[in-house]
Amino acid sequence: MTSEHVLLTPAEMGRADALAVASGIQSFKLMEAAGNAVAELVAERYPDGQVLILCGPGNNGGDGFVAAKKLKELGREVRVALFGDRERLAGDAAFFADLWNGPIQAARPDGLRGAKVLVDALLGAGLDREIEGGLAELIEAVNGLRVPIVAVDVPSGIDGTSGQVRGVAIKADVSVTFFRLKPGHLLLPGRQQCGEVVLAEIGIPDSVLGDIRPNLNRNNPDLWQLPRLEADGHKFTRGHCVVMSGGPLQTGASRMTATAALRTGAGLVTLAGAHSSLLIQANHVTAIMLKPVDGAASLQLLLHDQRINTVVIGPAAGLGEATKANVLAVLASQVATVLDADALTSFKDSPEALFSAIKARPQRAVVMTPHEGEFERLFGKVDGSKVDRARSAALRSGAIVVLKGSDTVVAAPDGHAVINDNAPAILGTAGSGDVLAGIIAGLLAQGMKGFDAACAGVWIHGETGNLWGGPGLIAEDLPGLIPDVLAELTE
Ligand SMILES: NC(=O)C1=CN([C@@H]2O[C@H](COP(=O)(O)OP(=O)(O)OC[C@H]3O[C@@H](n4cnc5c(N)ncnc54)[C@H](OP(=O)(O)O)[C@@H]3O)[C@@H](O)[C@H]2O)[C@@H](O)CC1
Ligand SMILES: [K+]
Repeated sequence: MTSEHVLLTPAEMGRADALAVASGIQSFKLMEAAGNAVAELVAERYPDGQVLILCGPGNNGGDGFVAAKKLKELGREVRVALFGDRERLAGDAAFFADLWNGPIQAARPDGLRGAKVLVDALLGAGLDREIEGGLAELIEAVNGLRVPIVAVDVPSGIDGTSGQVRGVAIKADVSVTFFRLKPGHLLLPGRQQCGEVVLAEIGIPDSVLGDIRPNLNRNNPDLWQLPRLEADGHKFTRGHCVVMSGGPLQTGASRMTATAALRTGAGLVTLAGAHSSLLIQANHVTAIMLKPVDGAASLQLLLHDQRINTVVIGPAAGLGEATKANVLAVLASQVATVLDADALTSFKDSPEALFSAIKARPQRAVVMTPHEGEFERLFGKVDGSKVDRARSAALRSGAIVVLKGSDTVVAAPDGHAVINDNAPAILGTAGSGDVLAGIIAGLLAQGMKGFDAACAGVWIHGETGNLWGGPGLIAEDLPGLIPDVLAELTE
């Protein structure tokens, strides 16, 4: 596995920097490479007119001074404005400020006019509190200009760990970051503030990652391998997935789940539920089988069939005791399980009962797929970034947690996590989550491990939305797009 999709928190990036320096690389060389990368991007993308570089009091500002020098050498008209005292600059930032042989203005809202492009080198990884006062006014004035903005590392005001806006933040067109992306480039709202994110190499060797041992990645097909179709395989070797049906007037959600599981490659898919529900399902499905199940005891009996290896429960399953009993019946067996929607909310008053049932069989994969509302009902208010919250939920529950959104995070109890950023906004449509649950289940049925199936499922789901492309998408369209995505991935 390559390490190019690794994400480093600002704290881990600080370690990468320190390890590189400890290995003999001079720190000012890193800053020089960082600033030069910014200058080169500005020169290439915005070749004309005056460049205004706003420098802050730390090393982010130091990168700005390097960029200023380089752009001037390239023949550009450059203006530098500093927020903070020149005398308080220290270390490499002070060194490069000394090498800047032009004037340094005070960075003020009324001194911004005249530039054709603006470089935001105010704050980067060192942001550690809300932005207020004069700096907040400056950032608001910058955002009010109609001038392209290139952010150094992250847009000032964006927390590189959480992607949160700390009071106020620059809205950039391009952000140039160094060595590896940071979570804040992908988590919302940070991702929207960054514009395009460009990664620059600055001379930190990949070997430092061996010491840092990061466990967060940007979701990508390099991270997992889809199940292969074996020549001697048959439907049972590709798994049998059972999807619990909703009531007679709520059958659609589970049907989309079941269709998605089948399209993803599960060998057999069965919708199980009350006879009255299955009569409705029977009007709609052909390749999907139907199996009457009348309560938790009869579900448990069904699961004695050893060929059934995966169950999805939750999509329009109904809230309350019946769903709780069904979930516990499933978790009492060995099958891989996807818990979605009502299966999660039904445990809002007794989450520990759910978590101990999951933890009772740690070898079997359980994936839960809450959106923010379902997450909060089950886990309460959890502090920290979206990655922190998904991780702590995974640890507490023993499940792989897929915390959904435009920046879906998948986390495992051991702390491994990914941030997914391929999902277009059109995927936020009724029933989309039911399809996701089915894709993940289809992968589990074929023997993928829980974390991999969840990551791959989230990716495939995002790509179906991208394949659709424009407006008008409804969730029923998604399962039919899965084969094309799978074909692309297995090319
Ligand atoms: N690591 C690497 O490998 C490399 C890192 N590089 C670069 O270094 C950057 C990180 O530099 P950094 O650590 O000096 O932090 P930085 O973002 O400049 O800010 C620190 C200053 O901001 C201030 N301050 C903080 N919050 C504030 C607030 N809300 N409102 C107001 N002020 C606030 C704080 O001031 P104080 O707390 O003292 O008042 C402190 O002085 C990184 O983003 C990248 O660009 C590259 O050169 C390549 C190699
Ligand atoms: K910045």
